[in-house]
Amino acid sequence: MQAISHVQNLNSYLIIRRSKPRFDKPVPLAVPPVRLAVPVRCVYHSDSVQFPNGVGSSRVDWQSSCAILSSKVFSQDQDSGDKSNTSSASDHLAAAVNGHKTSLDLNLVPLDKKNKPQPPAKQPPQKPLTITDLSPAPMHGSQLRVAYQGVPGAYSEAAAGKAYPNCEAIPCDQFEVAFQAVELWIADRAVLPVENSLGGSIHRNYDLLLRHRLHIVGEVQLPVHHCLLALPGVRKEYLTRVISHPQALSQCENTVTKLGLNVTREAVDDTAGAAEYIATNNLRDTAAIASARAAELYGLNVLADGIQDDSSNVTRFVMLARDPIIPRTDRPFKTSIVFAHEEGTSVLFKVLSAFAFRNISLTKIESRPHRNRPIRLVDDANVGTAKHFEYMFYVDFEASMAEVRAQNALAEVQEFTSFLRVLGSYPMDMTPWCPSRGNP
Ligand SMILES: O=C(O)C(=O)C[C@]1(C(=O)O)C=C[C@@H](O)C=C1
Repeated sequence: MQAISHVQNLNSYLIIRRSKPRFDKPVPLAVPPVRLAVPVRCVYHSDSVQFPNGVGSSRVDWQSSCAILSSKVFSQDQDSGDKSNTSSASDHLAAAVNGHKTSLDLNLVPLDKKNKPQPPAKQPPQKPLTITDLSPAPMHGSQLRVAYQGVPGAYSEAAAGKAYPNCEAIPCDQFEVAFQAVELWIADRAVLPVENSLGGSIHRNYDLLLRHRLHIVGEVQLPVHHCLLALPGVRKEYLTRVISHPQALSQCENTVTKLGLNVTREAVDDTAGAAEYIATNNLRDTAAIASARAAELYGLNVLADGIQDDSSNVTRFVMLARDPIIPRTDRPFKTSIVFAHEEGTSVLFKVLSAFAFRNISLTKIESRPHRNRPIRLVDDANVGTAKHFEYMFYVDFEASMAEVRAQNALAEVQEFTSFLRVLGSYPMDMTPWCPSRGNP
């Protein structure tokens, strides 16, 4: 591990810069009891970050010290950051739970007179924390508002309901709108798909995770059972077109062919939206691939049931919040990170070995174009110029950031990378396996 040479608070995220490599010590990123009432000032030591009022004593500490673990070259502009809609530093530093205001000052550069810390303002009476405070709850005291992409009847709506039973599901027309709904406090959470067992990754959401500042606080895996829907009286032979979300079209690709349909396939924004479109426009030559619930909602008939190419078709969704949750060790946790290196893919093997070495299983690797620096040119006078594509790597691994082995693995990863961000450390979905039959 390296000595920390300075620590700075950039846009509410603690950036740790290190001076020289040393690999032998664990990183003291302890995750300690919740104590939100006490203002905490972070001080730094030569080789650790410490909180004098008890190490990392609140959710806000955790957010600030671990949510982005470190970055030697931290580019806020990666993925053309749309800063106007992201939450401000003050949002993050002035969190309140049960009347407990937290104030965390991570400015370690000397303060000028103007910015001198003021005595704390009078706080409202504080209520004792309860177990529910450990995972961020809605601040407005009502039903949890959960943003999803699509219209009622979409699988994402079902995923929101599975993740947060009894929530108020808020439909959004695009993934980005769901991110913004949470950032702007219109919603408390967003539940968004990231991968499907047949169709693969939902790349848009990987890019948006990087561009936005939300934290992954959970995951939910939803069996997806597709139906072919059409207006009452329409038969398969009448169809010239099938419309649906591109993921749904790809999940049913072979079955649609096997059904002998002579149709074109057209992509629309979401599965339930496809059903609604057919109903609204009274389209008798078009079918939608969507859920049985969408059929009910929009008055369509089910022409074929269970048309996904594999019966165990599952989509994985992540739950996003403004604040991270405090990672624990009393149940299986997953951690999601994203990293890059200036010298490209050469770092990949070293990073993966940091996990292999500690017996930490990886559950997912994804790479996306490095939007700020998509191409790296390497000139060789003798043979010409190699043009390497540059990537951001996303890795999910099976460990909690509360575990020392995960902290050590990330400390090592940090040595090899120029950019590293922890997207979240969250409980794994361990619900019993049930194939897609009977789901929405
Ligand atoms: O269109 C919907 O119903 C969605 O919720 C979106 C979505 C996706 O983006 O993958 C979700 C689950 C299924 O995999 C198909 C589509």
